[in-house]
Amino acid sequence: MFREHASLIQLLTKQHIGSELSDLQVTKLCNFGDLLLDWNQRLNLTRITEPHEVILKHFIDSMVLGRFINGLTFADLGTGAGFPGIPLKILRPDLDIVLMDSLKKRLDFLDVVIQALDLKGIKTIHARVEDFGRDVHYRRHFDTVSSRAVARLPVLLEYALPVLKVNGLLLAPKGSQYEIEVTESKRALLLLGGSIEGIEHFNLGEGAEHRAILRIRKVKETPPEYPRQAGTPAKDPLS
Ligand SMILES: C[S@@+](CC[C@H](N)C(=O)[O-])C[C@H]1O[C@@H](n2cnc3c(N)ncnc32)[C@H](O)[C@@H]1O
Repeated sequence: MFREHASLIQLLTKQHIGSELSDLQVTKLCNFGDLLLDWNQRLNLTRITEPHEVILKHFIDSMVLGRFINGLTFADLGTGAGFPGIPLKILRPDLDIVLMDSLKKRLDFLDVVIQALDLKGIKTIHARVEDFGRDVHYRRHFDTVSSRAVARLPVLLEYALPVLKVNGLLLAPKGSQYEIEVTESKRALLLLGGSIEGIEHFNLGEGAEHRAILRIRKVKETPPEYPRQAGTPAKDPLS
């Protein structure tokens, strides 16, 4: 089904990402789109089901993060149906990606996608992000972390900063209300060792949400007491 939209994928990628995809990359995005809509009939993966919208609001909206990525190790926290992690892996096959989520069924879908698309250097981890941040294998491990539509910024900082290396980057895609979240995050930034380095704005048009991508640098080590135990960051944000 997505194959008929291959030229639209090329066009929008060129327009918004500024790069030309190979035929193989376009084929992988098409296969991902087909699998997403097929599995969506059985699992609750996405409310967006019109291919044109999937391309813009999922694929392009994920790939716009590509140009800000630091280094090669990348984690997508609360990946859901693979956004932004899968489109980024297709755009940047050189990245070493971890997709993590607490919902096993979504990860089962992603394992099928990884195999069907023959993606290498990408794996799924089933965990709560708070536990992930305390795991010695992942704490201070990543060059870049992102997380879309998972938590408000003060909570997201507590999820993401512990797993970043010092000098690593959190890319937080937010909507037009991002300033309120930034104001709420002053204390969390200070406590957890983050600093807002810049904000990139995107307008994908055609009803897609205004995007403000916050670039947050980890400027010092996160104290060992963070993240707090599972559930606490969301219940009692550091704001
Ligand atoms: C609204 S979905 C967004 C999915 C995807 N990032 C996207 O933009 O389409 C939020 C996802 O975050 C996951 N999630 C929320 N809190 C989490 C936590 N504490 N640990 C791990 N995953 C979490 C949920 O299971 C869900 O798949």
